[in-house]
Amino acid sequence: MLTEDVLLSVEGLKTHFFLDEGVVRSVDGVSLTVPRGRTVCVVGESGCGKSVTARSILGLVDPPGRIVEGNIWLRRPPVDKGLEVAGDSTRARSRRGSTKPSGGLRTKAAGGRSTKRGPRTAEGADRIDLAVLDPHGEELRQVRGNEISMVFQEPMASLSPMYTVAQHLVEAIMLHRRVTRKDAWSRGVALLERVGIPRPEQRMDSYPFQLSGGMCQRVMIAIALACEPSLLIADEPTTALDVTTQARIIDLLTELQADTGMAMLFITHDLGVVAEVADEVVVMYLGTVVEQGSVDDIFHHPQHPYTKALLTSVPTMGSGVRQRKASIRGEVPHPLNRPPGCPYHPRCEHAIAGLCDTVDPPQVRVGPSLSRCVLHDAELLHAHGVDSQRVRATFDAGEEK
Ligand SMILES: Nc1ncnc2c1ncn2[C@@H]1O[C@H](COP(=O)(O)OP(=O)(O)OP(=O)(O)O)[C@@H](O)[C@H]1O
Repeated sequence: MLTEDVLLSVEGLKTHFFLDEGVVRSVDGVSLTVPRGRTVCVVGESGCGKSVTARSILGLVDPPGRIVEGNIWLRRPPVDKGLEVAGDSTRARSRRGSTKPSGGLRTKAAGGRSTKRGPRTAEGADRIDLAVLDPHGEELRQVRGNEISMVFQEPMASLSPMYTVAQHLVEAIMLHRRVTRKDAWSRGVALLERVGIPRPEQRMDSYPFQLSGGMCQRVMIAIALACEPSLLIADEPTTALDVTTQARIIDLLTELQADTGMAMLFITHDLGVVAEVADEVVVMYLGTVVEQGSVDDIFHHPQHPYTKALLTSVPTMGSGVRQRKASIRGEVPHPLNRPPGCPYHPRCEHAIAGLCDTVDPPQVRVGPSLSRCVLHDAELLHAHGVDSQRVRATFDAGEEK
């Protein structure tokens, strides 16, 4: 469902890789929503499918991977950003809050050919299913960098060593806006200044190898912001940076988000970062979302045993030493060896034999959160002869079975 407040709605997304060894179900039925202007953090151990989910949204999954099922609904802005061009500053200025009906992106549809776009809503806004677009097609290319931008983990690897900062920035701006090279250059300088790069005019002529990792990530963020996206996807944007630089980049992103009103889908391992930036949290395990809720609910009232285990494994400051409290037993299995029933059951302290190893748990609402665990499904527990109140009380008390 795509309500007015929801910018992006991923519904039952499945992205699989077809290898000789078998089918890797990296993303296997992911549903999540990103409200307008909010930050949604996606967390989970390595290999849970966070990056493949993000890349699926932008059509960046390369063969032998592909989306095999599901929808990725993106709400379009009311005024066509694709037509916001140099020399048409009235349109550019009227983008935020304009009530003009959309002319639609410059798409196949605009050229009178068939369209895969979703229905127009009563408000004049539009929605589009990114899952059905050709990953190499013009329509998705327009969405990328224009309505949704992405910042990756390795800033150095994301920038071409052959091009200067100016070449990267000017190209990104001119790809989506019909502006002169001179105007694109000026806008590039302003963006560098905005992301905190000192002496931005001189930096325009630098090559990536002449910049620190933190500077490169700032340049990547400037490129991502070039066309004022309504959604920024940040895939572990600070993992490759030192701790001090990490904190500065996080501060920059939160500041930019507050200024621009864009939404963020923020992928991270670091629950400290989640606590700092998230409005909502999506917890993933082996290609599925096991819990989604507000940051307060996830931290203070986790409903899924995996979320609880993740939280108890957060490093803490103790006796002046950063200590890991406990680690989750075992490891995330490879998607090729997906356990039957609940994928988390072999590691779960609360798993119920004969139930969790056979039944794929449905998603249930627990208070304001959504959780995918049989512990919250009284009917299912009852049907398997399990005392739901007892198991729930054990879970709430944080005890092991
Ligand atoms: N090109 C590919 N071919 C085959 N399997 C892949 C490919 N890309 C990803 N996978 C598999 O899909 C699963 C999910 O990978 P993904 O990168 O999304 O995990 P992640 O949660 O982002 O992990 P990390 O935090 O380490 O980046 C992993 O088991 C991975 O091995």
